[in-house]
Amino acid sequence: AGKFYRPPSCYHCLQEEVRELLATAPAYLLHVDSPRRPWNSFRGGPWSSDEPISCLQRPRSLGRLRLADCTAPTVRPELLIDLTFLLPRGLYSEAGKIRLHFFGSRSFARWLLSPMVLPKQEEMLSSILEGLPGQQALSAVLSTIWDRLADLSAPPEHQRLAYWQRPLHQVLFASSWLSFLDPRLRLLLARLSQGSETPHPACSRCRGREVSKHVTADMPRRLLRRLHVEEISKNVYAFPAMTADFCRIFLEELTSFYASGLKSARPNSMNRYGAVLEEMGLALAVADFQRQVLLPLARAFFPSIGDELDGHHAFVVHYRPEAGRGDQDLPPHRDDSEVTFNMALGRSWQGCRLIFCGLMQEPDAHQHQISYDFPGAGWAVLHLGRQVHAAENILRGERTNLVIWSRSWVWRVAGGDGQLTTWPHAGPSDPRCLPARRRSPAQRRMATNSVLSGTMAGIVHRKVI
Ligand SMILES: O=C(O)CCC(=O)C(=O)O
Ligand SMILES: [Fe+2]
Repeated sequence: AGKFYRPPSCYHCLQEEVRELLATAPAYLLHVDSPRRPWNSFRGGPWSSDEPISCLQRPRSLGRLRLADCTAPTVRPELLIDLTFLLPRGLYSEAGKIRLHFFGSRSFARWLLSPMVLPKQEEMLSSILEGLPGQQALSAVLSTIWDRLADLSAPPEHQRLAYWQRPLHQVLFASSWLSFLDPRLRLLLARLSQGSETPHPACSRCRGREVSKHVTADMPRRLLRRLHVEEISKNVYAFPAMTADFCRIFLEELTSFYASGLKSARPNSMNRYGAVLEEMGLALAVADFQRQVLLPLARAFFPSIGDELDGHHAFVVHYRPEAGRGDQDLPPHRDDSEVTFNMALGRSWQGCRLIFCGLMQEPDAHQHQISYDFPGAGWAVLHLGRQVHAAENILRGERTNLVIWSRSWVWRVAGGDGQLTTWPHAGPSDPRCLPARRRSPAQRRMATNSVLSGTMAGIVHRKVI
């Protein structure tokens, strides 16, 4: 192995890189996953590996380093440093990442910032990477970047971190949520990870795991039925996701968070009542959940757009009939996500079904497909962000849902939904799939924009992964 960082060119080389890195592991490099193939797996690459990075001053790992190889001719070797959990508020970007590209085998020639970085953030992010020497061992590059980041990081007493110190249920913060998976979803995930061993086309020495291309193609419908996974409408999947225990302690945690007096921004530009999980200190737990649970599901249900989910915005929403205590309903909209996970946490309610219409770019965007009543707490739907949806009026009780918007850097860099063919809308529009008349002019405008324009105009890009 050479002295300088060379982009790994096959699975074995990647393993070698990881071994080398571990041999001189900096303190913030806690753990290295086995290399995996994150996307475009049918082309035989690229392989990659995620390394959680931890800062000693903080209780948990704060970043993620991704190494990817360059076996696919169109893919550049790259080192992706995910700064999502590290940067001070206001500094982190839409993608929350700095992307470093390596050209040639020995030189660290130049870096590129994510195109989703806002200009003022770009300036600050640039200062982190400025003047890094062209040729350095990977560990040296990392440590320089790390020092600069530490200087820029918000002090630990920052509110965003404050709730970490005294959560009610440490288990929600300190470990992965995997132990709370509904057994049926656990089975589905196990089945999805089985795959078949296929030779790696680039080096043909190592063998990789072929991930299911599409769940319905690769899996007997009988099995899905047995696991209670149902495609309730085209591209909308409903299934039992988490245990009643999870929902219970999550609601308790929310109550405790609200009682703490710490403030959270509103969940999104449409829901007014709820909390943003990152502001409770749950961003890492969400990131783990995304990687371990949502990503395999998205790859199976939504190949291509769901192949590489790496950003998230997670929040809870509350619906109650009484004005001032929750939202009463939600106008039709698309989400600022590639894939949305939406799970009922409780408690008990009547009304407030989810209305699903068509996909933004498709002729039936404004036609009603299905109204879905969550069978109970722990049940979830997984749908594309561009699936137009709404929530009916709540009649009684309270519905609190956990929503995770997953975003894909690669998808957006490649043009996002703009890559898709947009069909003219056809047929009569269903009023449930158009902005409601009784909304205030501002809300109506917002819903109109988000539903009709096919852009994310109605969604404020306030929140970033
Ligand atoms: O559970 C709901 O009512 C839907 C929430 C939703 O669509 C959203 O927050 O984007
Ligand atoms: Fe939504």
